Amino acid sequence: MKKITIAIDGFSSCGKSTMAKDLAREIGYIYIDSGAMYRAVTLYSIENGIFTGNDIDTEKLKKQIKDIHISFQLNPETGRPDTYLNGANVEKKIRTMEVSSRVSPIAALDFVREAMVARQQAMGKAKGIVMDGRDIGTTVFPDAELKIFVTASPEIRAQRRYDELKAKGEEAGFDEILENVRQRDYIDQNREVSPLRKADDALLLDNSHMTISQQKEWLAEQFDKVCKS
Ligand SMILES: Nc1ncnc2c1ncn2[C@@H]1O[C@H](COP(=O)(O)OP(=O)(O)OP(=O)(O)O)[C@@H](O)[C@H]1O
Ligand SMILES: Nc1ccn([C@@H]2O[C@H](COP(=O)(O)O)[C@@H](O)[C@H]2O)c(=O)n1
Repeated sequence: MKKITIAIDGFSSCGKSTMAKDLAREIGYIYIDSGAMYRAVTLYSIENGIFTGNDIDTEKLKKQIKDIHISFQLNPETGRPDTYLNGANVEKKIRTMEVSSRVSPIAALDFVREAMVARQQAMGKAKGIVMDGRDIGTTVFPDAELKIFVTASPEIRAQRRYDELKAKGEEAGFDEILENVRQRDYIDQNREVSPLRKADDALLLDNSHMTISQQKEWLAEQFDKVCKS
């Protein structure tokens, strides 16, 4: 069967990667979490003195962006790809609240987006890819055959993230997570370059009151429809 490109965008913590990775596994496609790439650049920036408080040394980051190598390798235990930054597995480190609270300003920088989008487009050149993020259907793969835009209320998204962090034994309060979700939504929607928007031809999914298996089933149906058309 001819392979297609699937773009899943939407607000933070709404379940994009949960849906995307399950579909990719079932249909034998590559799965790429584009947010992990922006998180890896943020971790690099934290670890290499690019932040002074909340200020970003953009000139320093611009010079070093070509030295930031990001790759993915399937983790057989979780069934999802782990993120590698310059050869080191940083999957845990990029999911901390510290990275979450600093990632959106880094992702708003034009030269960072340019570098990441070029890498994402190269990964999807042969199609057969499910990529999730904020600008996949609008900028990275505007010709994707299937585009989904996912949303859920901020409170529900924060609760999901809180439950996830708690299950991992990580300290974070519900209010702090809710504030982070709201802040990232705001920055992502209002930045100048590739702001978070639903592509005109994307299907909207509000999964506030859906279970993981219901949304998985819904996505599989959309994939079947596109493949049959
Ligand atoms: N329908 C659902 N009901 C309950 N929990 C869900 C649902 N969908 C996803 N989750 C849970 O919500 C959390 C966030 O999901 P996920 O990481 O897939 O979101 P995301 O949109 O990819 O987030 P981000 O963009 O911030 O990386 C996870 O713990 C996931 O298991
Ligand atoms: N295509 C994308 C993907 C992500 N971002 C930014 O990265 C942050 C972290 O992404 P998560 O998917 O892990 O939440 C996100 O808040 C965005 O600021 C992006 O700009 N474009």
